Formats: sequence, structure tokens, C-alpha cells
Amino acid sequence: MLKQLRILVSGRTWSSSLRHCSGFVSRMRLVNQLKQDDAACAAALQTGSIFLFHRLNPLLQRIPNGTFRPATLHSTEVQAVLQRLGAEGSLLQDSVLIGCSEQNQAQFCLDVGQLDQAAVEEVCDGKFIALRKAFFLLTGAEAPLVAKAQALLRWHQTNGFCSATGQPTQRNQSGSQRVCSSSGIVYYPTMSPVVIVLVSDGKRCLLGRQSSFPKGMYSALAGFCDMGETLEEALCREVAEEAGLQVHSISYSGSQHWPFPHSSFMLGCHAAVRPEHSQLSVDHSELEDARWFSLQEVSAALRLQAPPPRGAPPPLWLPPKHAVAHRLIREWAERQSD
Ligand SMILES: NC(=O)c1ccc[n+]([C@@H]2O[C@H](COP(=O)([O-])OP(=O)(O)OC[C@H]3O[C@@H](n4cnc5c(N)ncnc54)[C@H](O)[C@@H]3O)[C@@H](O)[C@H]2O)c1
Ligand SMILES: [Mg+2]
Repeated sequence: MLKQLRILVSGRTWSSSLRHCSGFVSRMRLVNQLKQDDAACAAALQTGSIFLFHRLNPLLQRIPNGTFRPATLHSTEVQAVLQRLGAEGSLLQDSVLIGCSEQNQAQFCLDVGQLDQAAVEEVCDGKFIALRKAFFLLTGAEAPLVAKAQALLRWHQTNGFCSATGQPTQRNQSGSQRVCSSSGIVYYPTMSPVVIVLVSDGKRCLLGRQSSFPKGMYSALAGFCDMGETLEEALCREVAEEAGLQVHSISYSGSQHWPFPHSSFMLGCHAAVRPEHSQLSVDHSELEDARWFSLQEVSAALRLQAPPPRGAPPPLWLPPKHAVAHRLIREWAERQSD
């Protein structure tokens, strides 16, 4: 492991200080170092693995058991692909650092949108699939990494100019920041905080749906935080706006990065309303529908394994397992059953 680390950081002395660290600590320190040290990051890219994207769609491969995983190529393999397709080898330098594997190998992502999609798919034995669909196909732990990669690639593609001077911005080697070439203003990737809450009246939980959701799908209520709001204020405002209810007993459950529509930081909570104040007044400009669901209805939906066939949706269909909404709904059902 140490040998690998030394190669990754091109012999920098700090690698010896990692000898006493746990695997997790050394990985976090390695990523932090690579964000700050362009030379070390360039060296790590030569031995790293790369997740390929084409116009922000990740490259997936079907594995023998019929499931999908993101294609991860060694940087030498990516170089060979670029060479074979007649692309500039320097394109590899556009890779963005996304993390570090448990084997201490730096992980990057690269968008090859300027190459012919079908040609890359053929050489790499995979398919570029829209992230919304890929998110349902990826069952392993890689889904959050793929989402993070897409979010970073999108941020670079849309932040090429300084919003103060209009001049081009330049990225560092890892892609953790961009700097305005004229004013020196430093830009970092941004996320929008979103509160998501499962409201309960003690016996039932409140779920809503937007007209853009797949037929039959309901989720916990969510909304973007306004500037200056606390998490609790945003939560109370969103439930008041969308469902006409006043909540109390807010408790935090967990968070997640969510790549749609751009890059949101989802803060998942539970909250309660008094049964005598559970009369809904839904704002139909925000939600197509919102309803109270019983434990029986929610439990049946949680038992469903595969997406419903077209034309025959079940009465209630929930967000995918790796969505924080799913976690909130499952937690509520488990507490009710206890
Ligand atoms: N991961 C999950 O489990 C899960 C579940 C439900 C919703 N979500 C996500 O939560 C997000 C927010 O939910 P919502 O759509 O109900 O929000 P919302 O109720 O705040 O309504 C969306 C509207 O808010 C406004 N808005 C304010 N700030 C915005 C910003 N920074 N970016 C975009 N729009 C902004 C826009 O007018 C937009 O149309 C959605 O994008 C959705 O993808 C995630
Ligand atoms: Mg909303």
C-alpha cells in the first residue's frame, strides 16, 4: 500500500506520515493532497482509474449476472482508446478527481463528448446511458460516485467564465476549483441545499407527487432552502406552502447528494402534525397531488421489487432504494411496526 501511495504522490515526503494512519484516514488525506498539489495529481492520473462520460451520460457495462456497473478504465486504457479513435492524448488532462479507491488508487472522471459516441461504446464494450436511467440500473455502491462525477463535470462545463469579469476561468489539475484569469477570483463547485421531510400524523404519512413523476409514484415533500433560512425554517415553510400544514417535532435523519436537476444537497428529516390539524390544503401549482397513506399501503409499496410495467402501475410506487426519500419512508414504516 505504501509503495502504491509513494508512486501516486511521486515520492513526496508526506507519504511516510501516512504509515500510522488507518486506511480511511490515509485515503482522505491523499484526496485532499491531490486537490492541492497539481504535480502530485498529474502523477496520480497516470496510475488512476477513470469513469467515462459522453455529454454527461455515464458509460455502463452489463456484467454476467445481468446487472450493470459503471465502466472504470485504467488511464493507460483511456489513452489507448483516445489513440485508436484519433483523438488528442492531451484530452486525458481534462479528467476530474472524484475520489480514491480502497486500494488507494485515485479515481477520476472524463467527458469524451467530442468523440463519436458509438465508436467509444464499441471500443469500451459499454453503453452511455442517461443518468436518470443509470441511477435505477446501478444497484452497487458506485451510484453516488457516478452522481458526484456527473455533477463535477457539469460544473466545469458551465463555469468556464468569471461571473464578475466575464473572463475565462482556469481549472486546477484535480478540478476542485476554477480561478478567473483576470481577477484571481476562486470558484468552487456548488450544491443547492434542499430539505426533504416525511410528515406523520401518528398513524399515516404524507406523500406527494409532481406531474413529472412516473405514474403512481409518490415521495416525501421536498423544497429548496431560501437564502438565510435554517434547515428547520425551510422545512416548516415548504410543508406550509405545499400542504397547508404546520409541523412540529422535527428530527434529522440523514443527507445525500442528489444530481437532479443539477446538484442538490438533500437534508432528510421526519416531522409530525397533530391529528386534529391534519386537514390538507394542497398547492396544486407545486404538487399534482398529496395524500395521507396508511402503514398498510406504504408497507405494500416497500415490498415491490421491480419498477411497475407500463400501463399497469400499482396504487403506490416509491422512489428508488438509494434515494433519501426511500430511506425516510422505510424508517417511518419500521417505527410504526415496532
Ligand atoms: N433524493 C430524493 O429522495 C428526492 C426526493 C424528492 C425530491 N428530490 C429533489 O428535491 C429537489 C427539490 O424538490 P422540489 O422540486 O419539490 O423543490 P421546490 O418545492 O422548492 O420547488 C421547485 C421550485 O423551486 C424554485 N427554486 C428555488 N431555488 C432553486 C434552486 N436552487 N434550484 C432550482 N429551483 C429552485 C424553482 O422555481 C423551482 O421550480 C428536486 O430537484 C428533486 O430532484 C429528491
Ligand atoms: Mg417541492
